[in-house]
Amino acid sequence: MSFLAIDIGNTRLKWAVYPHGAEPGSQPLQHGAVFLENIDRLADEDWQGLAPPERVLGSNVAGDAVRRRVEEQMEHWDLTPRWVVPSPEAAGVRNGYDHPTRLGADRWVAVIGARAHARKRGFDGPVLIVMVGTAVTVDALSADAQFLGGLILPGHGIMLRALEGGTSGLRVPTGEVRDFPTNTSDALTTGGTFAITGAIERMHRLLTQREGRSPMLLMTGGAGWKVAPAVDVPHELVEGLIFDGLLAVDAARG
Ligand SMILES: Nc1ncnc2c1ncn2[C@@H]1O[C@H](COP(=O)(O)OP(=O)(O)O)[C@@H](O)[C@H]1O
Ligand SMILES: CC(C)(COP(=O)(O)O)[C@@H](O)C(=O)NCCC(=O)O
Ligand SMILES: [K+]
Repeated sequence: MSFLAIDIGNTRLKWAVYPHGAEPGSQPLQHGAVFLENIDRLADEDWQGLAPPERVLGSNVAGDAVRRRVEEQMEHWDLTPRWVVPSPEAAGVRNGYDHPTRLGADRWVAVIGARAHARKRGFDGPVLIVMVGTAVTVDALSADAQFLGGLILPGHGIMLRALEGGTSGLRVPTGEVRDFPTNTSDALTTGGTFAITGAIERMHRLLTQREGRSPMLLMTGGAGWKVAPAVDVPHELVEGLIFDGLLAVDAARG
């Protein structure tokens, strides 16, 4: 008896299997990640030796066509996968988005996972949730469990491709993050990193002002580890934040 959690982003599908009744923060029994171009081989490769899960809950921001392709890979299991649709309220968190269903499912699930993570640590203040994937999102959760809103900015790859495509002199190798970059490679790498960390620090300040207390800052996503060293407020990298959120949503639904 197991639970399969799936997180489909715009670059990769991440999955994790948990024992029945696992709580947010638990270690998965098995986990993996595949680029979207390889999802049609999940049944034959990554999931080939997997015991059929009892239930599947996913978050998907890559569109309906991708979701259907993933569902095809589960057809040999006797179950109906479920997908999170952001709602006005779930697992004790209220959704402050103007149109709750238009919020990215990954953002909603990560906010829910972040609250579970903070509570487990005995922290009852606000939380700032940063996901560094294809895009970057910086989302604010109040101490009283209201998702206040958050921002979306391009990830490093998209920023670089936009600059390469829109100019003639910016096609250079990856550089280093430097305080005062003195070559094009370092200028681009530092620009991308500071755009992200600057947005994080600004939201951190805004949330601190609003809540009268410093938030817990949680970072996740495939490129979170690259950005985290440049963030100059206390933070924690939580690799499985979306999986924790999926476990919390599943538990709340019963
Ligand atoms: N081993 C890796 N494989 C793929 N992407 C990686 C890897 N390490 C870091 N990254 C970075 O992470 C980003 C993808 O992160 P991910 O969380 O999978 O995104 P998404 O949720 O949007 O699919 C890529 O843009 C890339 O910059
Ligand atoms: C912002 C996102 C593109 C992030 O996607 P990702 O980087 O995880 O692939 C995704 O959460 C999304 O499509 N959101 C819908 C729009 C919104 O949240 O307002
Ligand atoms: K993501």
